[in-house]
Amino acid sequence: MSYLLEISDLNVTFETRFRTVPAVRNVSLAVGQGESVALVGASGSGKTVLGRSVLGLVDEPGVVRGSILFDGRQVVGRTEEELREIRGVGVAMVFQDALDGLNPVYSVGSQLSEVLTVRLGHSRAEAKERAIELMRQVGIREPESRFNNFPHQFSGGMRQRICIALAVGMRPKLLIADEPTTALDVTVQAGILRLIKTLQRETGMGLIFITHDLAVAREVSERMAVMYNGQIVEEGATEEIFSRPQHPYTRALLLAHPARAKSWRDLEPIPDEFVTDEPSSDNQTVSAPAPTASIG
Ligand SMILES: Nc1ncnc2c1ncn2[C@@H]1O[C@H](COP(=O)(O)OP(=O)(O)OP(=O)(O)O)[C@@H](O)[C@H]1O
Repeated sequence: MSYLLEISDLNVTFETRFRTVPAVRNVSLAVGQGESVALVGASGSGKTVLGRSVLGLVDEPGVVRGSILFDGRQVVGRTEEELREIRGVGVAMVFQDALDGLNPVYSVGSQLSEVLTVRLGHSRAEAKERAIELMRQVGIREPESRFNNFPHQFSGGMRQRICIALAVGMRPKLLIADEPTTALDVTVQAGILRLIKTLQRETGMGLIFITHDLAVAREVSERMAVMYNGQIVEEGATEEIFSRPQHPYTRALLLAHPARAKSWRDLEPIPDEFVTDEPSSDNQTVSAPAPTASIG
């Protein structure tokens, strides 16, 4: 069987003056057409770096070794120009923070239209029509009248919807969503998850959904890969992992998961050996990504 995405023996290492961080270690993962895979794990386990590797977006001083085949084309070791060409084949990414990715000085409609004219070669009139349709598709009411609004005139949840519209508007074969709902409140979160699933069903795109939240993973994925300390320690059908977790870290994660416990007294702390000693401030060394980047 040929996969849409085939990652084999991937290693990503950050070598700084003070230390070497092996962020992704010997990871192999395959995603089929139209399949949804959740990548779960604690903060610092390497989920984001793995997702960014697929788009050739690993920040300096990261070194990527191994193989990432997207639609049969090798991503690792490509120049920026070659990457742009590979990106044309169709991977889009939605990031956690929608604010940075939308340009504050352009209206939302013009940013959506720009993507459609530049990437898909639509005429201006076609792009406007399709941009309005996309805004409606992601649940923005009266999109015609909101077309000329600027990002600051939308709520956080709406901005994230617009980022999803930007990504999906490029008609990607694969969408990588990196904690797209973490910054949003719970009710908005549910709407965005439903939206991503609906768009996935409608467009038939593959989905990698990065999350530290097991309930979210269960909601969106058919298959789940659990990352711990840069490695995938368990992978399989989501329901199978929920009912029969094999790896001790997965079991610890599930036991610590509030939805499983009848009361807070049932919650088990994650054992010390599974708590990474990475200071969370390390993650701040990652330069803030644009909310949508694309191979597409
Ligand atoms: N540019 C960088 N320079 C140095 N180290 C980095 C860089 N980017 C990521 N790392 C390190 O790589 C490791 C994996 O980080 P990553 O952001 O992928 O984790 P994560 O599982 O996505 O965590 P979170 O859920 O908090 O986003 C961490 O130890 C992080 O500090």
